Amino acid sequence: MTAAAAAREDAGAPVPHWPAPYAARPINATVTVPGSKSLTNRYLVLAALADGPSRLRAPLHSRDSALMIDALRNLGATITEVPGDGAFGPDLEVVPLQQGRPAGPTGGSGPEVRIDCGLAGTVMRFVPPLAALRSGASTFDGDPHARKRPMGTIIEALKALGVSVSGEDGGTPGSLPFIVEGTGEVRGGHLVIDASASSQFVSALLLVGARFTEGLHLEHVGKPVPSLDHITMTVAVLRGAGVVVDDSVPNHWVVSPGPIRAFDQQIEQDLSNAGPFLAAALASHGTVRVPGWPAGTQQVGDLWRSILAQMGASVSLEDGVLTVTGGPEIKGGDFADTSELAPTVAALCALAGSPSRLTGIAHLRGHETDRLAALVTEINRLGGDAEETSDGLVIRPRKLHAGVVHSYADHRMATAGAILGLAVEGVQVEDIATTAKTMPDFPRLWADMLAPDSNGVGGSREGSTAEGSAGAAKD
Ligand SMILES: O=C(O)C1=C[C@@H](OP(=O)(O)O)[C@@H](O)[C@H](O)C1
Ligand SMILES: C=C(OP(=O)(O)O)C(=O)O
Repeated sequence: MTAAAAAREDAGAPVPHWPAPYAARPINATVTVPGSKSLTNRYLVLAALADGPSRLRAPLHSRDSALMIDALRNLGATITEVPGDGAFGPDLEVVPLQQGRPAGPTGGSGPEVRIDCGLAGTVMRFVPPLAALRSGASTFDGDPHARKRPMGTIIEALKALGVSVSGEDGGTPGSLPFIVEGTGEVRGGHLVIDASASSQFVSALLLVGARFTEGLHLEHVGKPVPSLDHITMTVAVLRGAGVVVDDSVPNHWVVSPGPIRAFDQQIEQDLSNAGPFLAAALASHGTVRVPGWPAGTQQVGDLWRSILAQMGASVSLEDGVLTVTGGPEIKGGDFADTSELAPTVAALCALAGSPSRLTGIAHLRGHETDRLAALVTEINRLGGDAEETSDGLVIRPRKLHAGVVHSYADHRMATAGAILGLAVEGVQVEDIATTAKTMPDFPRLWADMLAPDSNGVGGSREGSTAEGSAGAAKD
């Protein structure tokens, strides 16, 4: 449950479930979604470490980006909202923090700062190495479930780099909360980690590696690193800011010491978050178009083009518009390494006419919730047939019925419930507000997508709340 929902429940007013709109007819809509969480939070970190002021154009404004902004401000960066052209909020100007200096104007060790990570993996993994470059103590904590997310690799990595990390009781922590005691510089050099629980451990260290005195030679040892696309994105973003990164040897990344160039960067829309809208084309046997699809991107969401085609949709990318038209039936199949796309894929598999196997996603047990357990529980709660395997899910066709889909404070569980509701009448989603983690506008964008279009092709039984739409347009 989100903090806002919890606060309302504490106040005695239970939050009503969200009646997921049922698509009585094929959807026909054009949808633009807000900026990428992964790109926004990477560029914010880089801007905080850069050699001058930077600008992020059309960034994401959501709980995860707000947490990142607050964290970087607490560490001494100045971040200002300035008017921009984005449909979902202002641009951001970032004046970097001064490495080695405390947040305040005094010399010596800076005041203790507290960093709220919420449930944001990017904040809890990317910010501690940055706090190590500041002089002073930074205490990290987050939502109740954040304390269960894997953090040991970052804690051990910082300690191996000579940074003091302790629990609030003075002992050695294995997870949040913990205190990073920075001295203002980190020597760097060769560092061996096990990043099999999250790619974010690698990204976190690479993002700051150029500011270590000797740079960083990061080596992964252990089971394969998941979500490799996100590391490719980190390397690309770093190179764009003039950082020299050698990733030519598998499981080794060498970041040369040097400046991070200030930048003026347009943020791509979030292709992972475009997923539920594209999935709606399959669930309703209609058509959804997403304009502004990047021609070349490191976002894992670009995989929608192949995944949805494999599921029987016709998919085309012309003049930057991705058009997805659902076939008469959703096809199940084998889907490997779908990373953060998996909850959306699983929702479609639960609506498919043939069995599916999702593999390479064991690490989803450490995401916002244990996503494998949550997906099995919620699909089966609606009468489906889903089963956990050691590294994923098996989902077999079975007719679903009405019911409540629980969100577990997980934005992608909530949007998975919305997809199921398009095809199954009477689905309700508990705590739809949790989508604010990466897409505060989700309920409005979803309603806009479903509103009857001008030629009467699309529409839903819920009717339209399409007024004032910034991101969804009907044809
Ligand atoms: O670096 C990033 O921006 C992300 C990396 C991935 O984490 P994992 O490697 O833990 O899956 C992904 O699932 C997450 O949503 C965002
Ligand atoms: C795993 C996810 O988020 P986080 O950045 O919190 O790890 C996600 O958005 O699917």
